[in-house]
Amino acid sequence: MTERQNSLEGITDLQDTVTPFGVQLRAKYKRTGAYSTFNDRVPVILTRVIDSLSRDKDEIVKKYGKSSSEDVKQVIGYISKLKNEIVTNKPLIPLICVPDESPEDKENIKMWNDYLEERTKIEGKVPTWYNTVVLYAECYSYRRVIEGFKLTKTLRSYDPFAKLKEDSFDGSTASAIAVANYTLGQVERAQQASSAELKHELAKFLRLSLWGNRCDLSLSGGAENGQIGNPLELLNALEKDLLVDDSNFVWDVLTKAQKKGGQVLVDIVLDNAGYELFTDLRLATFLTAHNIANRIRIYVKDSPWFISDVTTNDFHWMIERMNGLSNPDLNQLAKLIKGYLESGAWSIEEDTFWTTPFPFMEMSQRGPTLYAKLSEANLLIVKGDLNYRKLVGDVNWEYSTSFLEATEGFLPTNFVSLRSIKSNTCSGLKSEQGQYLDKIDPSWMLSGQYGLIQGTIDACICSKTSS
Ligand SMILES: O=P(O)(O)OC[C@H]1O[C@](O)(CO)[C@@H](O)[C@@H]1O
Ligand SMILES: [Mn+2]
Repeated sequence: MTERQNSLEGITDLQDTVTPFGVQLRAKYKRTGAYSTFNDRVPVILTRVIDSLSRDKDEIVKKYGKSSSEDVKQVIGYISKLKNEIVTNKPLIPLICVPDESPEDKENIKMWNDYLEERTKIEGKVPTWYNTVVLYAECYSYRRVIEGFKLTKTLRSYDPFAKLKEDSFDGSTASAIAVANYTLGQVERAQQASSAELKHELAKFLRLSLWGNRCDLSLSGGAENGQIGNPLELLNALEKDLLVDDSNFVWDVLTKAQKKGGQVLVDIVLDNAGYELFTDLRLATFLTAHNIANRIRIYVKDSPWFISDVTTNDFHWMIERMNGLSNPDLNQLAKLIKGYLESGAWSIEEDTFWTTPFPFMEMSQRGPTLYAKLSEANLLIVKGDLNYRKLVGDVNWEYSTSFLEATEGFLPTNFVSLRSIKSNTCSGLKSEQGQYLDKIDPSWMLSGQYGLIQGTIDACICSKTSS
């Protein structure tokens, strides 16, 4: 037994079980991904951040000035302490508010500290890493990393994951080129494509975007996890792993909205930078080039999050990278995307809600402005595993619970989740499908092998028209 496990025994009520059905995931259930989150993944990630800061120190000093040298030391100390708090299952602590904090940061700190109090009341004691709900504790761990940098003078907006995200895109350029070429071919044919062809192509672009979600870096603990091979050629082989396919629903929602006239507005909540972002922008390009959507709002994170999530900087970095590489297809796609942004057909949107620990069913209360904004859209596309966890409240639902029931009233508009399954929550499966997978592959919910294109198919939201 390692020293770390020793230090955990006795101070948590670790249970050698899976999460019971109907209950929110917690790291104290040892036979779950939530347990590995704090037992392996997050400590490894924090060590990587420390290592990269030591390694890049000279570079950082060059860019941020002499005094950043002390700041690097300070952050390393802060993150080592954070790691220690996790591996010894200490109580979560309030965030620190320094006197010259900006009003937005003050408000954000207050939100996190109020929530700590709220959870203390709910749980009857101060939450600890393993004992509280893992959705909160895991989001809080990334918020603490942000705090480590915010407490410095020179590195307040430093992104410790930027290089990993950039390397992940660079490692996937061959795959990106293959699909860029295909996407541009589709764009050129925009005038000739029949409705049946478009429907078929939409299903393909949804799949590419879904499987792009396999490339996140937080599941791999920051180890490189880019796309290799030609993704188009892999699609058929992946079909057996697609457990729910509501592509037709997506088509129906969009074409009904189109028929109503007016502007068709699509909102996309992004997940990871690198290859996944590339797949999402291709989906968006397809929708715009074929006039299926007139406006697309693309939501990014306002801070570094779960290692690989897209920030505004990552978004621009990738477009510039595509522009700078010596491949005419990537260059042309980058130009197209820039044009969409310049014309206002696309916009990049930030909202603090996406970097809070709250399940989406609480959005109408805790982020009413964002909820109202999303309800303007004809379709909302929600990417990734963490967003799925938030959609279904991070509860271990009985697998056959309908997706709509699991989302517990979050319904700003019609939405679809594109998610490769990496955590112990899943809803809307056919009867016995989940039980069968449990039998043949006990880690099916953690591997990212299986995917969902899952929509609010049973909800009756009339097509909206926005102007
Ligand atoms: O980038 P994604 O798809 O949201 O995945 C994030 C990963 O982090 C986790 O929270 C695990 O720590 C899982 O939800 C998932 O494996
Ligand atoms: Mn992510």
